[in-house]
Amino acid sequence: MTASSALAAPYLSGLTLDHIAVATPDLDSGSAAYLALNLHPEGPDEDVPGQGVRVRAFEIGGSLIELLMPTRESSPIATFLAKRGAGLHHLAFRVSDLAAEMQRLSALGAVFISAEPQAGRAGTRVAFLHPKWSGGTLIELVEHPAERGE
Ligand SMILES: CC[C@H](C(=O)O)C(=O)SCCNC(=O)CCNC(=O)[C@H](O)C(C)(C)COP(=O)(O)OP(=O)(O)OC[C@H]1O[C@@H](n2cnc3c(N)ncnc32)[C@H](O)[C@@H]1OP(=O)(O)O
Ligand SMILES: [Co+2]
Repeated sequence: MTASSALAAPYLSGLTLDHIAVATPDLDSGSAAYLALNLHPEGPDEDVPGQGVRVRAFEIGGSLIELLMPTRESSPIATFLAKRGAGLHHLAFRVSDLAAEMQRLSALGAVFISAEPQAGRAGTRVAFLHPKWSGGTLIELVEHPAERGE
């Protein structure tokens, strides 16, 4: 594979950017910059109890800015805020078959934080790759209900 076709390869994978997540202690104050940039929430805020977060999603170019605030002290976002402060939290890519992608990546040595998919926002199923495996960036894989024919 030549360098130029290797560069093109990611676009052949079918992987798309689902969202860029930002951790904030408060959705309203965290929204100010995005509203000033004329971005608008794509819907009502959504609680994801399993993750201990409230989500406000701003639509941008077919992807989302996912603003996350903690709803309980044990939330990963609460821990993140305490240790690293507000800001970029993770990248999320949309996959058509989460189980198959988890199996494929695991065979390549990828480390998933949980072996089982978890419930995400908007009826999605999600899995997180450990940042130690992915070069220091937390990466989430997202499968939408439509991919499951729901
Ligand atoms: C699913 C709903 C919604 C959606 O999209 O639908 C969401 O995205 S919810 C998002 C919140 N949920 C999660 O983030 C789940 C996955 N995250 C975790 O399980 C933890 O946060 C974990 C394992 C990444 C870190 O756990 P914890 O903070 O308790 O452990 P450490 O502090 O020891 O961290 C270990 C190591 O990882 C580094 N770290 C932590 N968070 C991040 C991050 N967001 N990006 C990059 N690196 C991160 C941390 O600095 C430690 O590294 P070290 O070099 O040892 O300091
Ligand atoms: Co996310």
